[in-house]
Amino acid sequence: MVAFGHDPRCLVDGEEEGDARSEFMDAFGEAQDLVVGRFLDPIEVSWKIKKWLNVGTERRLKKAIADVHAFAMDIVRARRRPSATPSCVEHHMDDVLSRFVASEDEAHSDEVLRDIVLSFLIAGRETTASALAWFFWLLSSRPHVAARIADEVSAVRKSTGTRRGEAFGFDALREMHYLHAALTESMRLYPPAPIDSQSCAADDTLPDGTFVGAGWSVTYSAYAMGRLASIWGEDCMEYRPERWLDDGGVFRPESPFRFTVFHAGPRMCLGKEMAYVQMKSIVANVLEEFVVDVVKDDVAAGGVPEHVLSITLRMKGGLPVKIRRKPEA
Ligand code: HEM
Repeated sequence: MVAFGHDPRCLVDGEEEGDARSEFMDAFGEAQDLVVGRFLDPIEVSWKIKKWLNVGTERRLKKAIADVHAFAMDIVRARRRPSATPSCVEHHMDDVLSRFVASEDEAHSDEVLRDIVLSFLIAGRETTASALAWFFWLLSSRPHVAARIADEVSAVRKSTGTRRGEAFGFDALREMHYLHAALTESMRLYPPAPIDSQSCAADDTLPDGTFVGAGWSVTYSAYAMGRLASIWGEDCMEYRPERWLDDGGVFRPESPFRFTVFHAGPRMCLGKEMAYVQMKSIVANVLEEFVVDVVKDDVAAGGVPEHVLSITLRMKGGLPVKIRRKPEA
């Protein structure tokens, strides 16, 4: 909603035929999996041949991309309609897409706006969902962490004079240092974007002296880096939110070149702060009101859920949970 004033209805149970949500979600998921499949194919040229012949997985990918593009284009065209203009502010359309549409510095074609919509959808949709699934799974075998978060949330309620059930403001969320640390520690071990690749624009040399030529790909694994004893110490495999807190319990950030979950440098994640706001609001509101029980026995007992090798670190089949309301305090 904040990005382009449109609810993609990701949480709606879209079983009905022709449901815009389910068609988009299916196409989006399929496109993502098929693109990753290209990298996993042992015969590199095989997807290129299939693409040239327009058969098999490449034919399906083409259709999925067309569906995803159509969904994003509908959002753009709806915003271009005279009723949605001329002034976004007048219409209270203060989202990112409206700002691009209204931009007087630069006119953007529908295709450029479509790609802006898509980049926000791709970057922001599964990343936070993946982070929260792994986080709630980690919490399921660590009730003391869940209890400490709930205590922090109730202390922030007192200090901000707000009541249970009310939305948290930015200042209140900023005060939740332990929750910030708990989420960060979870993403260190289970980074939503586990592998990232960049293409080198011009010949360059990495800080350790490694030469990288123009057009070469450089890939790093945030997943592996998050588990390196040389960066995090001998307890690198332990989930320990305290490693992110100073003696006064204040969150202590790490260099993005060590904690690479949001990437580092000029192309770092643009939505990092927004992602924390979303995740902290969700966790704070859920743990304030509910107890979350993981229902799969092996997983609830601490067994690691199966990973799906994709662009984001997905959990196979998601994380089935049961929600119980806490008694009124
Ligand atoms: C926990 C959640 C998130 C994680 C772990 C994450 C991680 C990342 C990473 C690793 C990149 C670099 C990708 C690359 O260059 O190959 C990136 C880029 C980006 N992210 Fe996020 N992201 C998250 C949430 C979000 C959200 C909620 C938004 C906004 C709705 C967002 C918007 C973007 C954008 C626009 C870029 C491209 C930046 C650029 O290329 O200049 N992200 N993110």
